[in-house]
Amino acid sequence: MKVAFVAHDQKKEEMINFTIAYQHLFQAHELFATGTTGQLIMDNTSLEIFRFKSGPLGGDQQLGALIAQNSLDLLVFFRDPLVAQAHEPDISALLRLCDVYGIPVATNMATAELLVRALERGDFNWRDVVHYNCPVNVTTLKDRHPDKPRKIGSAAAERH
Ligand SMILES: O=C(CO)COP(=O)(O)O
Repeated sequence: MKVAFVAHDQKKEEMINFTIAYQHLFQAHELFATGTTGQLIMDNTSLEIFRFKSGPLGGDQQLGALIAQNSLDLLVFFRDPLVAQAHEPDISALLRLCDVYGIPVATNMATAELLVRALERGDFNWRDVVHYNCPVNVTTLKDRHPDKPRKIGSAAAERH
């Protein structure tokens, strides 16, 4: 399964402890994270993680794009409920996409542990059915307008 980790600054220690505790299990999966979270996990565990940009620089949006492409199965996002984040719209958008696509998401340690145990038991195998029925499918402009190829950036010009 494809699993992503994100933690706000006050929750990073919790995320490190969580991934140390369950690294034996996460080793069998494909892992992703926002920039700083991913670096800290790799520094403290033996896990290999694909790191996106830091959250405030677009990392949450990059994870959202994975979800929209049906390329993420579980999100563990230890967010800080006590500190306002400058990139709050990106955070809301990421969590919204989890609901749009029915992606299991844990925003605190208690839920994360339940989901990890479910992952270990094989309760996530239904995701394989989703992958089989809805393979990654990126719609391009050409797919939407097969008879009318467009040049990028020419839409405004075409109106005149
Ligand atoms: O801000 C974040 C998520 O919203 C996390 O980003 P970092 O992992 O780069 O600190």
